[in-house]
Amino acid sequence: MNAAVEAVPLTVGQALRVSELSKSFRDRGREVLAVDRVSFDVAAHQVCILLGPSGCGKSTVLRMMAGLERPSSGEITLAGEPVRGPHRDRGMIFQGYTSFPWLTVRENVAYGLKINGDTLALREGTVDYFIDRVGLRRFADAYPHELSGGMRQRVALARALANAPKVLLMDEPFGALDAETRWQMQELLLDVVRKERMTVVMVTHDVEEGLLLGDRIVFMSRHPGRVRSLLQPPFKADGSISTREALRSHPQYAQMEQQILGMMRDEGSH
Ligand SMILES: Nc1ncnc2c1ncn2[C@@H]1O[C@H](COP(=O)(O)OP(=O)(O)OP(=O)(O)O)[C@@H](O)[C@H]1O
Repeated sequence: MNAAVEAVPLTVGQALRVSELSKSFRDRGREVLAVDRVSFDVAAHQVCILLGPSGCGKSTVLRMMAGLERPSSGEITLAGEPVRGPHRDRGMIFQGYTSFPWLTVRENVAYGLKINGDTLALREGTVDYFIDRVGLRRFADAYPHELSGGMRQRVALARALANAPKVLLMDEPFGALDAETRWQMQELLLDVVRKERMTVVMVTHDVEEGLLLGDRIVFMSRHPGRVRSLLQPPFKADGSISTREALRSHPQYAQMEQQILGMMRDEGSH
């Protein structure tokens, strides 16, 4: 059996559990089943990638995890508690830039802490720590319109991290960036999740991004959206991979990329 497609039981603490999750939408009077009995676990301190062709339901699953969309059936639990709506224990980062334009970088990063009255974190310098962490120290007093797209996504990352979420939910966070900025952001995220021991669920349709960042990949097929395959890429666990060059020269990279591209191709053909 190919080790890459074997479903590996989780041994680390579970952060999130998605059980028999389904979602249908009403579209022009018709009921459309977008997500069909999807189940998977996300281990604590790991990055889980939702990968698959356009329309397979990745964003819908993530939005249900965020509590922005209610499941038609099935359940999501976070640390054993059912998810019933949005909560600061789940930080969300989207593709579009979501900073407040009238606030500086520092004020944007501090926003959630202020709203939640988290004076301890504000006093302890959490805001400056995460601004530093994403490499924006020199821009702490700048406004979003003075920043590039990559820098604005750094602000979004710092703001989400400052709220100390149990899990970070990211929907194509680097999809709007040029290739070079995208690689820089992927490498930054890899470093941050390792050192801050974050639990992340990230939607992407970029295979290389999934392989660089993922401890686990949930590959979804479409119409209706189902889990087609659970993969466990070895690259991140290896610990020596922190750049895309290192990823691409890993002996198992080409084989695993081809396997996933093959699944993408099949999905596109029906
Ligand atoms: N609010 C909605 N109303 C009706 N149909 C919807 C709604 N949201 C999603 N869908 C449908 O559900 C299916 C899954 O959509 P979803 O956006 O989750 O897929 P995706 O895998 O994230 O796609 P992409 O990679 O293109 O963003 C699609 O067929 C989509 O048209």
